[in-house]
Amino acid sequence: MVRVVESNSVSGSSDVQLSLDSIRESLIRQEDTIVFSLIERAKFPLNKPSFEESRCLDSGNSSSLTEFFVREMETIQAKVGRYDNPEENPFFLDNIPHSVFPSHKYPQVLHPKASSVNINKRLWDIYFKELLPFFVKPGDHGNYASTAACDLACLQAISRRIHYGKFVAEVKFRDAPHDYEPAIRSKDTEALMKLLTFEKVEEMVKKRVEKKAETFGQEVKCVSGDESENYKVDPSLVSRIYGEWLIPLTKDVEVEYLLRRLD
Ligand SMILES: O=C(O)C(=O)C[C@]1(C(=O)O)C=C[C@@H](O)C=C1
Repeated sequence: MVRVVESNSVSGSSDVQLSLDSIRESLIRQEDTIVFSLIERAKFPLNKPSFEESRCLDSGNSSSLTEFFVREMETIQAKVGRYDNPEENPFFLDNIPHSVFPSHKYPQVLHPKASSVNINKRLWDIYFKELLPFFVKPGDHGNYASTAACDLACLQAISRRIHYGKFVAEVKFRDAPHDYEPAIRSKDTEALMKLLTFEKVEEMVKKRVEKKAETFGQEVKCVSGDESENYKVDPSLVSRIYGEWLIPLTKDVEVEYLLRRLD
């Protein structure tokens, strides 16, 4: 029998079961979206001018094509309520309009200060300067519109994952307030980092995303014979993307959130 697993999200349903297990299940499901988005982006070379050069024909606009595209997409997505969802955080805060439709009532799970935790500016810089050149081929083939669409998919999937750190931190705080409160009061970020770290879980995440990259990125053949493996993105790079950027950024969000948790 086939079991279809619903995409899960802790704040999407009205019946919120906040537990570390349910949050981790959501992070596991998000891995699929992230790995697919990286595979999609890797179809294209770096295409640096799309995000580095200001080539807008509108003289009053100095954005790169990618920045222009992300700003415009965020505006339309805000109008249909994307950023009413506490799981979503915009990259460009200055131009976020209100939803023009009745908004969904998301359960208040997080501390009200949660909305002030947004590290997307940092993510933007890391993504274009370090992460992208790490997993895509160098080169410029000029198809910037399709490249920008793939970059938006990667950025949004990664942003959602790292800002999920707010939910992870909330559940960890609720499970052990007496452990966390002294470190929060003394703003001891090192102690907070230690409390929230589970090295074995991190190792498992890195192994699992490598396996997912192998599975989702393999060439699917109908005829057996040529068994050589040719992956769309090197699976070990996906594991390193998690180890070097995604997990550390998630932990930074957890710390940022916890520091505001008693305000
Ligand atoms: O699962 C957790 O406890 C998390 O905080 C998430 C996460 C991760 O980013 O995957 C981050 C820190 C922990 O050390 C383990 C895993």
